[in-house]
Amino acid sequence: MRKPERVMVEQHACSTRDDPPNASQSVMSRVWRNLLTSGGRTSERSPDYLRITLLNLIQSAAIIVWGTFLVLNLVVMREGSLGRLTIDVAGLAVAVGAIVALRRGVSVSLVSRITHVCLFVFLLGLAIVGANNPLTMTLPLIYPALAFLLLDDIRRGLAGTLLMTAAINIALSSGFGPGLRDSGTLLDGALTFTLAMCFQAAVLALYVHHRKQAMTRLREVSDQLSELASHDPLTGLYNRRTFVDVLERELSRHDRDDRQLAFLLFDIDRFKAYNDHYGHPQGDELLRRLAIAVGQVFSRGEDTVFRLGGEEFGVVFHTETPEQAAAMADQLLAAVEAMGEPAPVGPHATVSISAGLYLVGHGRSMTPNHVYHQADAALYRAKTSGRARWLYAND
Ligand SMILES: Nc1nc2c(ncn2[C@@H]2O[C@H](COP(=O)(O)OP(=O)(O)OP(=O)(O)O)[C@@H](O)[C@H]2O)c(=O)[nH]1
Repeated sequence: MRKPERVMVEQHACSTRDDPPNASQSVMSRVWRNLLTSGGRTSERSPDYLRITLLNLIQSAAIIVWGTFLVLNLVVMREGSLGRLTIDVAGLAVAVGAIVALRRGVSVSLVSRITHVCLFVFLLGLAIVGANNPLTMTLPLIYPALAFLLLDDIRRGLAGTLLMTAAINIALSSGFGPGLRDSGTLLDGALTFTLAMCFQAAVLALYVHHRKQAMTRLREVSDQLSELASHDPLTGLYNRRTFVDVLERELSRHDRDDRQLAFLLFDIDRFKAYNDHYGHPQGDELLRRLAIAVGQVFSRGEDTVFRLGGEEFGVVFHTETPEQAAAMADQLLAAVEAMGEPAPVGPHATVSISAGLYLVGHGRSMTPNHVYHQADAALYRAKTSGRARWLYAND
């Protein structure tokens, strides 16, 4: 139901400048949409859309409130003091000015701040000139909500609110303005102050609660996103994107490290035949079990295991000597054999892997791409020379 309405708002936002108005739209609906979009200056996709819309609505309400005050005081009751009338007119002018400024493209933050400060001054002025009738006295109650919306900043909104209620109540209780010296006024002031403070405390408590919830949820979603971006969902291993980052980082600091940096690239032999024989879900299960077996062989903190795609895996690891790196490759092949997974075809009884081992030499700058391709060429030779083995990569 909402979607067509949104489309209309956007269409109108675009059409306000160039196209003739659509005759089928009622005048009121055109005025309304025009107001929400600041005369086509903002669309729903704009990040400021919500604040601009709120500001426009609040200022429209302010025009009605200040206008009503003005008419009541000037025409109906005929008792408005000069100070009171000045505040009404100024309030009206600021509200109109804010809407015009937004339509002219003035930044929403600037308009928010100016109207916020003006509201503070006007409310203080109302307390001082003694216009603290019941309607005026309710304004501090809605003030915190306005402050939060206008400023888009809880701390400044709250500080402003506290400052304002304190200033108004000092003005009231000191009997600073005319008509403020009777006990009824003081009682009204104290009541307003108490209610305003309770309201602010409730708003703040709600805000803190929701903000905490939102932050927790945000952290969870962000953790999930980074997990998805860096890991393979089937095996839980790091993915190809992370592989490039990790290898790049290791290559960049390799020369400052006496140890041997090694990259082992391997894949399952005749995996297509395995899938065809046992089915794809069983193939997935084999990939998961293989990932666990690899993790058990390369289990030191600095060893990083990746699923690079399909049935292709890689390990970036450090050893003290080249011989130790070779021993690790031997161990991996033995661990896969020990899984005892029956091979459906080929000369071997159990599923095997083939691998290429690249040892990164010191004193040479190298790219991850180079390392990968050298290991891949060795893997290819291992495949063509009978599988179930690993070979060194040439440099
Ligand atoms: N079950 C499963 N199979 C996959 C997945 N990703 C790739 N494969 C399969 O892995 C197989 C790889 O086949 P090939 O590239 O021909 O390699 P191979 O059959 O292992 O042959 P060699 O590597 O030469 O020993 C294809 O049949 C793919 O469908 C996966 O996530 N799950």
